[in-house]
Amino acid sequence: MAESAPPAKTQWLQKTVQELVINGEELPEKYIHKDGDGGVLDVPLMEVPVVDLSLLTSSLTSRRGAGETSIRSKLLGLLSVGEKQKYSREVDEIEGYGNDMILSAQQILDWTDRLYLTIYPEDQRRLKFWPEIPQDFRDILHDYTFKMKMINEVVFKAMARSLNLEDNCFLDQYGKGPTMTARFNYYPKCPRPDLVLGVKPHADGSGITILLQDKEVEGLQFQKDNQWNKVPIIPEALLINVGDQAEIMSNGIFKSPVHRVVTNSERERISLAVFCIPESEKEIQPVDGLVNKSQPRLYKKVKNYVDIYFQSYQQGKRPIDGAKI
Ligand SMILES: O=C(O)CCC(=O)C(=O)O
Ligand SMILES: [Fe+2]
Repeated sequence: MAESAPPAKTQWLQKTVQELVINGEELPEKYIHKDGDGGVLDVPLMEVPVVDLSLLTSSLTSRRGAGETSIRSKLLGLLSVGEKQKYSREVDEIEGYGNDMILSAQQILDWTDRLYLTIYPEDQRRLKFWPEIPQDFRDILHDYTFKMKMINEVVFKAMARSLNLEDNCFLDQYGKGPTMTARFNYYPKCPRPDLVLGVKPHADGSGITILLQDKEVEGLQFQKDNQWNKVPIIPEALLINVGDQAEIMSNGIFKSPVHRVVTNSERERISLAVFCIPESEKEIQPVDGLVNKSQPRLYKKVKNYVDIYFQSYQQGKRPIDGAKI
């Protein structure tokens, strides 16, 4: 259908949201949710269980063990330096710095600029997109990568143990190790938070996502029983979000929740999401111990779920529905 064809390539080169704001431009139509489904900041606060990871592993001995303080300061530095054009993403590529990637002509754009990087395995890194300023950015991100890799392992082992399963039953499906991508999100102040979303409702296509939230500015909301609930700010905590692939491997016991980010007219917001993803060539499926007569298998075997994810997302579908039996 003509109207679902992607826009001509020249149209893909958009201004960043930051540029729109700095130029004082009028709010472009393509950011507006005309169905009235923009953001509401004042929603109930959700309860999030806080887990001390140092109790699950001896490798993290303090609450600051993941290095979130230094990565947060680098994140702020990254946004303030005028170097971003050096690592701009190419027109139809996902990696690099830029505005929301346009996948279809009808897409309502997210009010966010992002730096998207593959961080693991190391031989898949594309260093031309890795900023060298602020100084130490690369070293700190390298360190952070290995801490996130460890957290992925600790969390999946704990999830397995909580279900009386063998520790590695989920990790074995990851293949040799997780593929990890980092998304540095910058949400500039927005003149109409009631009409515009920082990120539209979605569930993550990862195994798990490890989120470092802004220390002061709320914005992330999860949907439960058709109601949006906001995530509290817990300084120094990382938020672990279950992605679609953990839902599949756990045969639906761990649910991949729908979430969104609302914008704010008073304050900008930053966050860092690290997506931990099983190797693309490995098939994932519900683990044996979670499929039996009383718990029938709910999901098919899937491979390269991230590709399936983007195709369905583009068609406005919930990607995990395609994996259901
Ligand atoms: O900015 C946030 O807090 C969350 C962003 C998010 O949901 C994502 O990048 O998938
Ligand atoms: Fe997300």
